[in-house]
Amino acid sequence: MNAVLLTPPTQPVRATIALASSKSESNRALIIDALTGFRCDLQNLASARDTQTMIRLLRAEDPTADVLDAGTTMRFLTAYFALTGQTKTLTGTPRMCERPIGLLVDALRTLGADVAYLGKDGYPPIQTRGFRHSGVSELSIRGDVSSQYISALAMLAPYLPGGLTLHLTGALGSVPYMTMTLQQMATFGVTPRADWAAQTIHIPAGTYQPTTYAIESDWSGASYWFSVVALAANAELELLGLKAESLQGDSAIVGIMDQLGVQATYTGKGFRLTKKAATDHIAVDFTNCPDLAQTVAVCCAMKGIPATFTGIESLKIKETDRVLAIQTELRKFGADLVEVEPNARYEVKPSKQAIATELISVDTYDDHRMAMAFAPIAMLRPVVIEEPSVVAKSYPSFWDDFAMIAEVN
Ligand SMILES: O=C(O)C1=C[C@@H](OP(=O)(O)O)[C@@H](O)[C@H](O)C1
Ligand SMILES: C=C(OP(=O)(O)O)C(=O)O
Repeated sequence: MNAVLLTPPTQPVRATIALASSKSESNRALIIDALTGFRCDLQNLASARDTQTMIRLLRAEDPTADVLDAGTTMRFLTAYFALTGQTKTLTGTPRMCERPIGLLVDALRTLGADVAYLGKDGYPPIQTRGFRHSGVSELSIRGDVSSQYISALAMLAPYLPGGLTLHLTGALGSVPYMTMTLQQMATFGVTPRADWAAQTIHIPAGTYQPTTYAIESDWSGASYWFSVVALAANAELELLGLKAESLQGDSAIVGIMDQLGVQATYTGKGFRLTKKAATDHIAVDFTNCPDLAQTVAVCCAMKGIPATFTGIESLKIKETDRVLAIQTELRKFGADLVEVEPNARYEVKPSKQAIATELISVDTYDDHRMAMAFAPIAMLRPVVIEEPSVVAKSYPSFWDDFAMIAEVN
């Protein structure tokens, strides 16, 4: 399938969506499970390719681990193979080999891991070649590039003699992903202590206990359905498997979409989304929920609500340069994401065009979130999404679910 044509619904939008489960929670649980010798009972693991890749690579005998385009899989497995002393080559897609890993490798080397770069310094492919504890039990690492390095170190740290104290430097990003890690660790029997004001995390030495653990549905995946409700003339959706109190920072979509005209009500089984009045301008800081930026940018642009975005710098080192990708694709609709303060503040300029008649085709840049963020435009006008299979990274059944509310050809 090279492209899909999405056609607006002719009926009110009504559906119950069994959301994909969280790849972030799954990939953490899988690393912890591996450290117990695979003795946990993990329920509702994600069908996401990133998680299926993690499952396969944790048990594979192969000397090479190809993570494809999965960032958490690359970062978590690097720490896992390095600190458990395994010899493994870690590689991925060409884009993965442009996503930085130097801060994590530096930290692992400080702890005593032998890690070599096989290509460009600071980037995959890399090889882990053994571990002899250096005796270091306290280190500093920047917290403003990717929280995944810190989650990776934290999950392995209980197995270091003396544990580990991490001092995070710079302005912290993606903090909820770190707290998700620490809370999952606690569920499996090792409780870290974080002092966020001091930017310090202390992880005691210990061992994870085999535990039964059920993964929640994915709030990042849920965000596209919020956007559907915001953009549709008449919509009511039930999203299953979301908790009222989530570990996932992307549950912030509830508060953001409340301003964009979506009422989310907890049902006991998930959330019911209904329409309400929207505000006429929003300001969102995505520092703690970077994966929501594309959803919200497209929704504001197409709903005609100008928005101020901050905290989107980390988007440039994800599956693609997401800032550039959003700008390029929004411009096709007469909208834009304008950088008003270099690397700091952006404005979403909504489409001024009345619904243009020509059929617009959205490029997706090997990025699942580009495909899913632009799909809700189909609530307003027909739209073509190129390379729709990119959704498999986090939400393989996305198009089957979308077919319940619009025509997908
Ligand atoms: O730890 C995680 O599960 C993730 C952390 C975030 O990355 P950064 O910490 O690099 O922002 C997020 O964008 C990614 O989709 C998943
Ligand atoms: C950035 C993402 O994932 P990762 O960094 O794990 O590849 C994402 O899913 O949007």
